[in-house]
Amino acid sequence: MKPGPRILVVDDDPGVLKALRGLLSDEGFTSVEARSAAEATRVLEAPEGLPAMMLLDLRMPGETGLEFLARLPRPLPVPVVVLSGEASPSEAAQALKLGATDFVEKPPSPERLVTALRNALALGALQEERERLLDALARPGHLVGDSPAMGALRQLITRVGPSDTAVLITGETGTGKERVARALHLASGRKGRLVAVNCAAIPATLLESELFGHEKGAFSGAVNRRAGRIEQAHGGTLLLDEIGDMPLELQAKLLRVLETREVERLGGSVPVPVDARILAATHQELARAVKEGRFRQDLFFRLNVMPLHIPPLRERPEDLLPLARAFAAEFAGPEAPLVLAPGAETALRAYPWPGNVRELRNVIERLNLLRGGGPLTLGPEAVSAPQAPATAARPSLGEKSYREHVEDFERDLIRAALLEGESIAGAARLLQVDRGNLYRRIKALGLPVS
Ligand SMILES: Nc1ncnc2c1ncn2[C@@H]1O[C@H](COP(=O)(O)OP(=O)(O)OP(=O)(O)O)[C@@H](O)[C@H]1O
Repeated sequence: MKPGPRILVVDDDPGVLKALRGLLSDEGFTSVEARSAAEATRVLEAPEGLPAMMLLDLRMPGETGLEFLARLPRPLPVPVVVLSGEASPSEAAQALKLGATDFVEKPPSPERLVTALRNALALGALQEERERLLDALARPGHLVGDSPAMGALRQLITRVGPSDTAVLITGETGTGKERVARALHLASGRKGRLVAVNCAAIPATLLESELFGHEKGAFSGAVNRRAGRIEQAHGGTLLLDEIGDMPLELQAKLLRVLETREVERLGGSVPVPVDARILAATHQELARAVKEGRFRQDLFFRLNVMPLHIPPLRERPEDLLPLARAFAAEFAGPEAPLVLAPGAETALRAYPWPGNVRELRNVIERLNLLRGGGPLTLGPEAVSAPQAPATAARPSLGEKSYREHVEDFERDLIRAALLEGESIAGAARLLQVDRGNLYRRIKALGLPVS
């Protein structure tokens, strides 16, 4: 039989140790004993590794339980349940403040003790899970999520990562296209960098020299020669983000680079060979853009060798909680794991998440800012139905600042333009503004791009 969780019992009283030994073994736990804080320290530092948790007496000769608790590293290496002979509320409160999970009076009733131990163990497991998630999130390119779609995506990345094939990553805004690109780059094992170019964020007039580079004097302002982003990706990966927004004339030039594997700087005459893995990403339906003459069919075929679609978050509800927990771990740190209020999960599932994973991340970040010192509680009110566009009615004054009113108006205006213009480039034309500036406003206002 597998030995049960190992519990370190710290008490100077041999009678108590004996009684607890019997009780713990009846409940399927293994115990390891220490008669003083010094002995307990040796157990915690022993090569066998940490016990699953610690049951600590507060009143001991020499270093007391509270003093011992106070000098342990933070966060506590194991969950701690405190035992005390005389019930002392102030000591209990102090122990809890020092990070103990629970407080049980001596002599403990077996049920009360077992409940306290089981709760502490469950909390320990949660903390471990939190660390695992945080670790996963910190690893660039790692994809959090338990949905079948995420599983399939991870498999596909492992399979196509090491090849040189072009991959077209599609998905609504905020679904994780850039993160997937990073994962593909890491899986490729290519030594060079991942160079990302956002074709929607860079003004069309600058995009060409940004991508292809230029020789000194190629145009006014080209004071020095400069390698373009394509060249910078030599030996690595080039991610062409928002490729659907690339102007047609540049599409032709890009196609030539893909076919010849050479790039010619603006104003240059000698082609430079480049070995870069090409990834492209878009929230647009490129096949439709091809039909409408906005995107070259030959380039589409060239990029779409391996299509990789990331479904919107609303179609993979299994990912909601793992992602929310991972973001909570990222923003709130160890002291505030995510607590789900009643109805929260249903609300998360019912909400359409137009901004996808990015929006969920923003929700958790906002909750963390508002939580003060308390837990990070996610309630159903954190996600509300998308706001109806403002009507011409007089706005109610007083609740919002001038800036917030203006931003609300801007959001409605940009939403309407995106709807009618169908892309950032289209919306920028309608609003007669620069595409790059519009893109930056969209991001700053937290609007979905699709
Ligand atoms: N599966 C995931 N696991 C962990 N983090 C994720 C995951 N998917 C997305 N994210 C995070 O969500 C945010 C948005 O993702 P990303 O920027 O990759 O989306 P995108 O599809 O490229 O968006 P856009 O189309 O607007 O450029 C990022 O902070 C990213 O790290």
